[in-house]
Amino acid sequence: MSDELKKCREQIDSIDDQMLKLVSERARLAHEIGMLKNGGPIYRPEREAQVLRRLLSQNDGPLPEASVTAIFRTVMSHCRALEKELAVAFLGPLGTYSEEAANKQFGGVSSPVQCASFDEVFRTVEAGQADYAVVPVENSTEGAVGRTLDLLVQTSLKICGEVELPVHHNLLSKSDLSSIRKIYSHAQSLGQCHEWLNRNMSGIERIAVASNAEATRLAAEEPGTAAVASKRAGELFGLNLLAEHIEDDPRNTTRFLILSNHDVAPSGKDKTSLVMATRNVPGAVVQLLSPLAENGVSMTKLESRPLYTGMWEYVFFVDIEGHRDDEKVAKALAELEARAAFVKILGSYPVAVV
Ligand SMILES: O=C(O)C(=O)C[C@]1(C(=O)O)C=C[C@@H](O)C=C1
Repeated sequence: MSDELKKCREQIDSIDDQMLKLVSERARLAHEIGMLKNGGPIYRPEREAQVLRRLLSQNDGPLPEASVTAIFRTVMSHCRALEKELAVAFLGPLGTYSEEAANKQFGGVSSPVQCASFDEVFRTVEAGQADYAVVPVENSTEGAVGRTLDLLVQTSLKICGEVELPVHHNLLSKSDLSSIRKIYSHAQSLGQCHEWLNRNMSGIERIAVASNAEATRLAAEEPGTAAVASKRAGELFGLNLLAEHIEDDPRNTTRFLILSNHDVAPSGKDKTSLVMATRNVPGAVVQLLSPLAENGVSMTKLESRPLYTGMWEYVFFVDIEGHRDDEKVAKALAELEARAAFVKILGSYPVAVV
């Protein structure tokens, strides 16, 4: 070993000693805070977002932003676990992008609750069998996840966070590329790789299944089939990587929501989501939304979704900047509630951190 290398390693050892002392001290403080919470929610997404934003504003490298947030999310996850281990429900089995999103947001999930459908994810948390739900709500290529929107209308749960996950798809199989006859994946993922599949796997049957991880399980069992899924799913089921990064848009990103039974305090950079319906009269939507502009509240999303109750009737999903406790947001929401046939505030929560 060269002298230079030895010296660097000694320095790392000394830094690690200091880091351990500091992390332990931090964990003691988090535990003390836990006692002060007196039975209130342990997980405080607004505080975690503030911690991460503050650190990012000081980060001069060499670690990229995503590494800094991953490290500190893991630290907070372990500090939180001293207070309570959170049970987090998501669409299973292990290896889905939902699992990846849950791990990202919570810095690792020690008590995962794998569900068979989005309906079951909602029901599990509504019934108190898990503390938090993680569900996809929109994708940058494929748009809204309809079933999640429908479930949001009915649920008693509140949105308490959002997480954005860059999604990179892969073609995975135990067979050779030339022998593939069928490709399994979730319908959304097949859509996100549509052009690549047309170009490279034309004429090969595509079959939509409940999740990407389920697709991987099927591909592992059936020779001559492949799955479109994450690398982690492929590893879990022992598949080989036939092609990577097959998504049509390299920026392909899915936005997930975190849902629970509790509200979240303002973090300083928040979003509020609501769903509403108007009376069926001319100009109703414009009129309904005007309190937002009048109170200087920016709308970041407007999405319509058909109502099952009638033909050509819609509900509108709206995201606005700010927390429902902010003065101008509160005023705009009060005016909007007075005009709409139906309004449900789905939650105020911190804007996603890298
Ligand atoms: O500040 C708190 O409320 C804490 O419990 C501490 C802490 C942290 O480790 O920083 C842990 C859990 C919460 O979700 C937020 C932050």
